[in-house]
Amino acid sequence: MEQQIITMSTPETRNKPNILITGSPGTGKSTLGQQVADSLGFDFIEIGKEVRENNLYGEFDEQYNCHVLDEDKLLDHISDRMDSDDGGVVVDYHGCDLFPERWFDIVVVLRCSTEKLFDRLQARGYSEFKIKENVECEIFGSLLEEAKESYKEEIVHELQSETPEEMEENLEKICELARAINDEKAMDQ
Ligand SMILES: Nc1ncnc2c1ncn2[C@@H]1O[C@H](COP(=O)(O)OP(=O)(O)O)[C@@H](O)[C@H]1O
Repeated sequence: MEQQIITMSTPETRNKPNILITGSPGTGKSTLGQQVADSLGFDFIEIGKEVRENNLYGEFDEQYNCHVLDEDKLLDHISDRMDSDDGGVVVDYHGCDLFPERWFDIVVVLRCSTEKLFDRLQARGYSEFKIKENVECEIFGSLLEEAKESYKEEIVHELQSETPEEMEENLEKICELARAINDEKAMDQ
């Protein structure tokens, strides 16, 4: 039988860092994620888009009236890119405990006031039920807690994202963190 060689990159073996941008829906993940990827010349995986375009769905959820994500299908679908020794991938998703810990060097949790989040989700045309759920998720800091439970605390960065100025500062900060990791790797070689 032919043996399949599976490579699994880790922060130690990757050439460039992988970055996860997480947070409640509406906190600005996809906007910032695209900017970070453009600035660093990294690939951008917007998980929601990837799921829609590749039909990575499982069962139908009656309560939410939509198909739910099939996590195994998603992980299989992106594993080649995430396990590549090249690295340099920015991922945006409103969850983080489904991914293998080894995939990320930097984890950013975006935060936003409930008032601003409410307005952003309303502008998106979300139902009252969906807005309430997402705003509650932000009030409880659920994503920050999930990130701290799933990754080493020193790689988790909580960033406020309420104004265009903060978005700019966050872009700078994340690019700096990525460059610092690249510099460290260059010194080790
Ligand atoms: N820091 C910010 N300042 C002002 N507007 C923002 C900021 N972050 C996000 N937005 C706006 O909020 C909306 C939701 O952003 P988006 O990136 O789609 O969020 P997410 O990907 O987390 O759901 C967009 O209209 C975006 O322009």
